[in-house]
Amino acid sequence: MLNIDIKNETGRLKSVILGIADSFGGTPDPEWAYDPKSKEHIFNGTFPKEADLKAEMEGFAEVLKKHDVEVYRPQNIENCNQIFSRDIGFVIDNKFVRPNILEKRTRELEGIDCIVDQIVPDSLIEVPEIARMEGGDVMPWNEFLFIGYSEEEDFNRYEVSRTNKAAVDFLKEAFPGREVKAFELNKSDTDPKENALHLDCCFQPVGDHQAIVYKGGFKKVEDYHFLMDYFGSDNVIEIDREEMYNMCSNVFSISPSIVVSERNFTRLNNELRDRGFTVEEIQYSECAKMEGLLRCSTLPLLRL
Ligand SMILES: NC(=[NH2+])NCCC[C@H](N)C(=O)O
Repeated sequence: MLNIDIKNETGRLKSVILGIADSFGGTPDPEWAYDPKSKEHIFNGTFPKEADLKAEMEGFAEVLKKHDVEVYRPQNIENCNQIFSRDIGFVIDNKFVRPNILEKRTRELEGIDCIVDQIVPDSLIEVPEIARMEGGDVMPWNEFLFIGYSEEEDFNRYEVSRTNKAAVDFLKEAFPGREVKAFELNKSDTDPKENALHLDCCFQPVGDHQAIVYKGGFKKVEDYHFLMDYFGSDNVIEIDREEMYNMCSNVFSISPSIVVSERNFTRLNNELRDRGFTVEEIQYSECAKMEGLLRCSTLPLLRL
């Protein structure tokens, strides 16, 4: 049986599911793309190629293995983009949540059945139909559970709104020991620079008590202030709109001191090194064209 336990975003990673780019379906029709950055690259003729995506993901897998992380991969489904494993399931404490995700992405779920089948059934949490959520919006952080979501009006309006109020309510009940802090996010189906697709596209904790934050991703300025107060402004690396667009908040922690990052994030990577982090730089800019990056590509199963 698989041992699962996740208390936060940065504890020493022992095992993880990493997505795959095999048979990812090539350039989709614009109506089939479900985020504005993918659409932008479809229209510009710059949508990524399978071979490049695979090379980037193998580079990521190698870094994880170098740090003794056990890496599981989904089973390949023909013509299905299975890169962003983060959203299709998530672990909180010793529970694995099987979420209700965007309809266009549901084929991805069966790709990880072979892994989820190895978890004791008692640890699986099924979610009621009305609660919609994706793992990119859900972050256990010690006593907290941070959630990015949209209220009904936005949720019904935007394809990029993936987590609703019912999900927040459900997770509160399912994890009564955690203090749930839910943040409404700014959404746009047409402009990737105005869109915080998931919480991890505008915020992520790093280290023991630091974070990367993009103020413009939060619909309510109080939520930004809450995070600045909670982490302390000296402990926050603020990123700008362009850095958010490049997915700078979507790095990935192997431990409180080791962060995997994109090699072109010069300012961020220097800032992290100045703060004492070891930064494992890899090339991931082709995956970034589909509005996801390193955190989005992973589904951590066990952190110590
Ligand atoms: N956790 C994340 N931020 N995932 C990114 C997923 C990107 C993917 N194109 C989508 O729209 O669903």
